Amino acid sequence: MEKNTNCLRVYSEIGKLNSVLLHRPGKELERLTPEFLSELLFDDIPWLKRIQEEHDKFAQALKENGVTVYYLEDLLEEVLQDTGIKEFFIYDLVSYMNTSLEVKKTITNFLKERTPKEIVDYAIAGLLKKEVHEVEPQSLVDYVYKDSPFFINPLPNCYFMRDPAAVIGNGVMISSMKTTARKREAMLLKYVFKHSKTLKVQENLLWYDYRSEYPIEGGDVLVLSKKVIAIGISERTSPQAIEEISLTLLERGEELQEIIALEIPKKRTFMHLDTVFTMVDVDKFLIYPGIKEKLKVYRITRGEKGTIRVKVEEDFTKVLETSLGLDKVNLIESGGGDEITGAREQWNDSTNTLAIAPGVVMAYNRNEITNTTLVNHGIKVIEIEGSELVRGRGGPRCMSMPLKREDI
Ligand SMILES: NC(=O)NCCC[C@H](N)C(=O)O
Repeated sequence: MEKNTNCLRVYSEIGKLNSVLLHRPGKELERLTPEFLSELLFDDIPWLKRIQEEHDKFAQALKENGVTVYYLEDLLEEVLQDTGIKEFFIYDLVSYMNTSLEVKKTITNFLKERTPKEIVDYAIAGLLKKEVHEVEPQSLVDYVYKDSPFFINPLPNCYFMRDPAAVIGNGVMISSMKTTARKREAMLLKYVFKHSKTLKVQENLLWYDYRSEYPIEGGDVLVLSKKVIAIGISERTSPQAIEEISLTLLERGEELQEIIALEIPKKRTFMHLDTVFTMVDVDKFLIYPGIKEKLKVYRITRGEKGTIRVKVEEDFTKVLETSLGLDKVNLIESGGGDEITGAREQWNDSTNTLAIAPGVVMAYNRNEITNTTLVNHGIKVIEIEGSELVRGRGGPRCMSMPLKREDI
């Protein structure tokens, strides 16, 4: 791709990980109630104290392995020190509220008086109505949403940092999130990649915009090599978005040759490609066996004069081998190939490993059979606790956004 003018560099799924972006789960999780669980994409309510401990240990394990960890909340706070940017940010934040303009103005004034740190808290954990002095309903919208406890909704999925943006090469895709529950997350990432001193990216290296009509989420994007990217067509990512970003990437990226689009069943269990398929070594992939027969494969390459060409492919393994220039790839089955164990462990994110170097991955310790299978295939597995983390349905890959990896 274009010359590297920033600190982003991700040309593979497995190159030694240098830096990563995380969000430490916070108060937003204490705002989950049974009534809104499914709308907020959770299956259970995590215990905040324990989920934070588990997350801190995850971050610690990354640091012990030489990875620099950045936190979204710190970068955003730094960005909002600039009063001009703070004003734009408040405007964008308030635009997501389901209220009349009058109430939005009241909340805007309330936020203007707050410190950058307080605003970041409201942007992620939400703003309860009772935190602001009484605001009378002004319009039909206010009456209809009167029973909601929030002026600004919480973002409990924010610790799944993989999804609202994805570094591809030396640029970044800001995701257009499929669900209302997660849309605002991408807006936060846009501020970080546009304005933070640490991660600022040139405008022409922003591969996608969060306001685009067609959804695409980071969990579906796998950078397999400099030449090949795989993108899932899933519950969250549309074929239209894949065509759009393929056009951009193939036009601006010199070395990129193709995008492999992998269609998976549109189900919550497999919400993103990385819940069923991850790369663990130069020629090894971990795959949920329940998906193999259901995969549809398309190969996207450059067409004539700024267009793309799409070809339907039959044999997934062959496509991987030819695209990656390998004689043979090894597809390791999660759950040790057993149907029931495979399905149970996949639900607990066994297949969602994070590679921190070729052949070295982080995984939840609870998925014992999958982890043993990986070890038997020569993979080093760094296990982390995930009893509370897993309740939001995501594993180590879902929780991390690689910013920089060493080239393979
Ligand atoms: N890449 C991923 O699969 N991320 C996990 C996202 C879980 C979150 N509760 C969601 O449904 O979006």
